[in-house]
Amino acid sequence: MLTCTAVIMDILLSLPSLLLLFVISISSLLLFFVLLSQIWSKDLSSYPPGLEPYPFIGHLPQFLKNRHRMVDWQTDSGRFRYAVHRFWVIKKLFGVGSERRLREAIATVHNTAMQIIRSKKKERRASSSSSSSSSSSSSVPQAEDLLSRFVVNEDHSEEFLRDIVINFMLAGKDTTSSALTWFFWLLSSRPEVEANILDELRSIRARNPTTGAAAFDFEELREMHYLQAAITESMRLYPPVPVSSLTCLSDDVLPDGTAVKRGWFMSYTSYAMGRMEAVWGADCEEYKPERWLEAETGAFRPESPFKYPVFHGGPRMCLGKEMAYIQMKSIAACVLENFAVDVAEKAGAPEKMISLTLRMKGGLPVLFRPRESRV
Ligand code: HEM
Repeated sequence: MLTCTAVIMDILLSLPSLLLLFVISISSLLLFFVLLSQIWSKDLSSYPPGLEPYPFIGHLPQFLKNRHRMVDWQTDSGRFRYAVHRFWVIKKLFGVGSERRLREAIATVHNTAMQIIRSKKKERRASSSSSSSSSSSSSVPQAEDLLSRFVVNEDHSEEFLRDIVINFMLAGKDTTSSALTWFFWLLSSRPEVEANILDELRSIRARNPTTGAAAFDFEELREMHYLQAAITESMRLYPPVPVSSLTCLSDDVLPDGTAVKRGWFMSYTSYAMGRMEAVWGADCEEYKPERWLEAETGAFRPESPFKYPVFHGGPRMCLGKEMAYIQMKSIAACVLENFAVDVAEKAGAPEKMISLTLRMKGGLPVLFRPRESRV
């Protein structure tokens, strides 16, 4: 009896030590994984988008071999790539590492978006009061741009408007700027493509001499088949959204017979698809706008979005595709008509930087030389 009481006393006395031991073990385990994930986020540079080795335990040897070539997976879609599934939840709980940086970054983006909305609302109030004092007609000012059209609707919450602004910035601005940067870089080493674009602009101007120095209008932009082909071909090699990731809603079978299960996380890489011989033929690595043109008429010939998934395919395809082409053609035509664009540093291909969009590390330094006579 005495022995039994002593054992129970022993256990009770050692409970705090057991608890301490337990806490130390759990903390060490957490620390180990935090360190592991931090180590994996270091020293990461360019690697073909979508082809970077994922840092799962089973890939450790591959990781050790390629660690200097990996993209900074912690700053883009890092949450999907932890060695321990959902480990980011713990980091978020403690507000450490990449999750702390993410929280700060989100706050910065939200503040910027809110500033844009408040200034748009202020602008609207000012123009509303000036129009009501200067005119007897008490009409609400016309919504002249896309954001104004959302702001005029009083039912939209600030959060809704904030998400609209972020959507415009992310979906609309970063994509087109990425596309144009790679386009101008490719053009810098292909004078014959530039000459063809200039010829096209010249013939459009010749058909509509009255437009003179004005920016090209919508109809004229539609007539630019060669420019459309040159930009499309550039996005084949450098797609602004290089990797797209989705979750399966239900069990399915892919066209090639691969079975996928509900909840599976899937990615496809437009970057890799754009460079596959099986998809584009033996000249897949070449920049050839002509592959997008009808041989006889020179008219632009689009491809199936499932072959060219740069704007995604199916029901969730990019809603801004046409708008993106108008923007890009308008900017490219206007710049090329007035300036020769010289890339400042031509040594080798620029380094790729992957975030949600495919960026060029350090941007593209260029020199603009005004053309002696416009095209
Ligand atoms: C070169 C320019 C652009 C490219 C390459 C591009 C590409 C894409 C891609 C790949 C997606 C699908 C993303 C996914 O679900 O995985 C997408 C969606 C979307 N894009 Fe674009 N985009 C471009 C420009 C624009 C512009 C200018 C706008 C509008 C301002 C826009 C608005 C959207 C919207 C609203 C969606 C979501 C559609 C939905 O989920 O139903 N995009 N885009």
